[in-house]
Amino acid sequence: MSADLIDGKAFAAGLRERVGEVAAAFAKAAGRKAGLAVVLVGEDPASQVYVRNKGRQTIACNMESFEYRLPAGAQEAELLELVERLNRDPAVDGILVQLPLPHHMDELKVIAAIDPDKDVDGFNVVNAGRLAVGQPGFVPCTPLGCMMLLKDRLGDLSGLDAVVVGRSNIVGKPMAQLLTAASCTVTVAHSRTRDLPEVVRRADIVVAAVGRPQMVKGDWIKPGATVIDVGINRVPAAGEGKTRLVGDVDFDEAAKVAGAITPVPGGVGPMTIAVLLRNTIVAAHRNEKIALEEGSL
Ligand SMILES: NC(=O)C1=CN([C@@H]2O[C@H](COP(=O)(O)OP(=O)(O)OC[C@H]3O[C@@H](n4cnc5c(N)ncnc54)[C@H](OP(=O)(O)O)[C@@H]3O)[C@@H](O)[C@H]2O)C=CC1
Ligand SMILES: Nc1nc(=O)c2c([nH]1)NC[C@@H]1CN(c3ccc(C(=O)N[C@@H](CCC(=O)O)C(=O)O)cc3)C=[N+]21
Repeated sequence: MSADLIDGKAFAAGLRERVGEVAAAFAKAAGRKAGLAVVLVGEDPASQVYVRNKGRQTIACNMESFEYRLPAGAQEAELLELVERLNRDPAVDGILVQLPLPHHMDELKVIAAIDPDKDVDGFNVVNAGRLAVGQPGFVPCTPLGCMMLLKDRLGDLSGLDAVVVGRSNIVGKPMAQLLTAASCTVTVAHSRTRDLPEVVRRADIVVAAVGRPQMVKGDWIKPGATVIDVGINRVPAAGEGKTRLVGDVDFDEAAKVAGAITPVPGGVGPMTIAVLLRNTIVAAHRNEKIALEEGSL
């Protein structure tokens, strides 16, 4: 391996530390803690672990965690009612409805029901629109976390060639918008892209958000490029019933060529939760009309 490792886990820990300090000051000034509500529908084991982690980290950052669980068979109307109640609750600054939802629910409709000023995931169309036109709003946590890692590593990104593989509303698209806003020359690749290896070879910055284990190979990477691997794929591992996590990038190959690369686990994943907490404390300051010192996060 010749690439530098981009330690998302360590960066996320630092960010949580800063969020925790800001949240403690907020609690004093506002006379209450900032609050994050997380809604989980169904019993998916991975989502349960993930929601539990979020709750723990929220409390560790001096904020209040509210967890709501609905059975997999719950009606969409019941979920919409809960979201409305959380919209009105002054103790709740941020609302996250864990995705994916059961198939009988319309995700877009549920996300649209969240008050845009409590939408700390940044998935609501109002926030997507704000990002598209460059107005302040909430930016989806995963792409914002990737940007923090990139800026920390590279400083000014202007003029760099960036390739984003994947065009989902929650990762690929907002990622491309953030890179465009940072003055990169951005290419968005997807399942219909012709000669993906050749497209990726042009990139100074590669962001892989595909959901295909180890798809991006070492010989797709321009020597010295910065590689951000968003993929979280659980694959079978040696040993009966064992599994492990791998990214969308073939790490061992890519690390021989890249200048820097994020690992999976320990890269983008921990950043996502840390940014969620960051967005929540930002939301709390806006809701209480308390100024948040520039640069404190
Ligand atoms: N680290 C974190 O915090 C997070 C990680 N993730 C992970 O990131 C990955 C992507 O997530 P998400 O964006 O939600 O996924 P989606 O399934 O919504 O989108 C996947 C994208 O990849 C494209 N794609 C699929 N196959 C190929 C291919 N063979 N070649 C090129 N492009 C392809 C699709 O193209 P098309 O549009 O043409 O279908 C689509 O745009 C997953 O592994 C997910 O688990 C997601 C969220 C947070
Ligand atoms: N409304 C909503 N918002 C989300 O942000 C959201 C969601 N729904 N649904 C699921 C995806 C996925 N996602 C991850 C976040 C952190 C890790 C993470 O912390 N990963 C650790 C490893 C965790 C493990 O070991 O399983 C790591 O990469 O080091 C992973 C995945 C957020 N998502």
